[in-house]
Amino acid sequence: MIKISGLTFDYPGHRALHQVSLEVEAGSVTALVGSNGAGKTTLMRCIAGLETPLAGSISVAGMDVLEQPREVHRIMGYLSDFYGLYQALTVAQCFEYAAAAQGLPEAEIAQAIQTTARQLGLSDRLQQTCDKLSRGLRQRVAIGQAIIHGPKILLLDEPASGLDPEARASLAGLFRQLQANGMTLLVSSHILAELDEYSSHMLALREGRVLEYRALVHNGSQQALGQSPPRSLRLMLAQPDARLQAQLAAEPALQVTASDERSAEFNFSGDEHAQAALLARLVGAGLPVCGFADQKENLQQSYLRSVASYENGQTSNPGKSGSAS
Ligand SMILES: Nc1ncnc2c1ncn2[C@@H]1O[C@H](COP(=O)(O)OP(=O)(O)OP(=O)(O)O)[C@@H](O)[C@H]1O
Repeated sequence: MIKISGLTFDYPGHRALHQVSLEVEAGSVTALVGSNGAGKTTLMRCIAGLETPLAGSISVAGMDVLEQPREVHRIMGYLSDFYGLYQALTVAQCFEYAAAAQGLPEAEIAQAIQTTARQLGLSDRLQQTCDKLSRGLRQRVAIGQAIIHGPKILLLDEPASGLDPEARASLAGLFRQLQANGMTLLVSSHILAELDEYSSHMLALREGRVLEYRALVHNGSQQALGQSPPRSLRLMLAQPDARLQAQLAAEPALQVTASDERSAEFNFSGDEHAQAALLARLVGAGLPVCGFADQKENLQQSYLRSVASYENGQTSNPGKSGSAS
């Protein structure tokens, strides 16, 4: 859906993006993460066709963003990190203006306003002017403006900033719903726990380079694109048992990462059937197993691990479709 090739972007005297190449799959939700100044906003602005790169190209749904910006904008919604709202307009007027500006047929605008207001919990605010809204409500209006034309691709730069916990939770629900309807989302945030709730992929940037782009597999493990890493498991016993470590040491497909007499964490390279057989052997050996489950690595852990491996000079770079370089 989004194809970026060799993207290099310079601000005067500063290179913000270095040779970024990336393919984002249709229907994915990509969490765009990275420290302050990593290049997240710059990358989004380039994808939205708002900046002209020094080198490289970006296509969205097969269209070059610089050659066909209007066509791209018809199918794209973009919420900038700093946005403005017309203070004197009501929420309904803001939505109407955004819908008309995006070329929505006039006959569809009233319905689109109602639908968008409902999605964002703004139905009872439609007649209120923006200067009377709290920061969080203004944020919701801005998100509404970005989605009112039903885009195929949505770029959101820090969309949850200023939202209360309830609004953040409903935003996560909205993103899941938009994805279920086939929308492709790219969302930046520094609150990784929040992104974790709805993201299918993680794109980590550092100093203008892609640190890592990976699919997040939410059934208990995360999988680097093009690789099949061992699953990380945790075993708990009902009471301490001195035989545990010897029993695990006898298993060739696992590598213990932490253990004591009552619990162990290990990487296991077998599939689910091999995992079931392993559990049967441990129980069969008389160990009082009371817990045996995948350890889910969350987005925060995954990101910090990417950063640590980068700093150790071992950048992970899968480099193919659904991949990055
Ligand atoms: N207008 C500008 N002129 C010069 N340098 C800029 C400009 N805008 C951004 N930069 C620099 O480009 C780099 C990338 O900035 P960018 O805003 O894309 O980072 P970011 O990852 O979005 O950061 P944050 O998390 O703080 O929002 C930073 O080093 C920043 O200082």
